[in-house]
Amino acid sequence: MKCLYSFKIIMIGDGNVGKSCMLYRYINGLFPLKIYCTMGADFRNHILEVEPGVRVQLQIWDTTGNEAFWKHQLVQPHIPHSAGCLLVFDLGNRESFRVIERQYTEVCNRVNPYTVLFVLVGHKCERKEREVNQEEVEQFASALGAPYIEASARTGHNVAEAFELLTRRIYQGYLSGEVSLHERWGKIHKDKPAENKTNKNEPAENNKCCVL
Ligand SMILES: Nc1nc2c(ncn2[C@@H]2O[C@H](COP(=O)(O)OP(=O)(O)OP(=O)(O)O)[C@@H](O)[C@H]2O)c(=O)[nH]1
Repeated sequence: MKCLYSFKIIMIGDGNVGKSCMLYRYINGLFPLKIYCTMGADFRNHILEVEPGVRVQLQIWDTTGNEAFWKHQLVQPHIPHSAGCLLVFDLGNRESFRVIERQYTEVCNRVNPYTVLFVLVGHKCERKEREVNQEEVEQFASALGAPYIEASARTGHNVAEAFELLTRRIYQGYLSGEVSLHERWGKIHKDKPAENKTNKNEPAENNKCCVL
């Protein structure tokens, strides 16, 4: 079955919060034995069925949380065209929670004038030690208008759910008109010439696959 839509998703969060492990777990179904610090950004493709017969091609970008890379513009160029963003912090690291507030603002500025939908992820939730309490996370999530989910790449708890929640949000937002995607993303039209395009959500004919 062919994909009807393509969405770009980006993972943002401080260094060491576990973004790469989350992505690895989602794509491979395992916790990686060894993981290296992400240099700049890297992506993986994945296909998800959002409702019976409707498949979405996802391009998921894993970015480094390393401040130096942000400052040297190695992460920010990957943000535009993203329809969705997983904001990941480590429940056992207060500083990582503080960092996503700033990164959230940068993502919003970078995708402008397009819309990006967020899911907030409290990661490494299998550990007992916590530095961020439930109430403040929920307050933050509600201020962003984003769902909050706790996940663990180590156990696999809620990892697929986080990606799927975000993808379904984008899909529903796209259908309802809440989200306007960059013209290279969204519905994949095989038979409609670009000049007949009336909706800016719809991609041009020569951009119908996942390209940056
Ligand atoms: N306890 C626990 N540790 C985890 C989990 N996921 C990842 N880790 C550990 O957290 C560390 C950082 O994981 P990464 O996936 O490299 O983190 P990252 O956010 O991609 O880091 P950067 O590439 O520096 O941005 C590693 O030592 C992982 O083993 C988890 O669910 N639970």
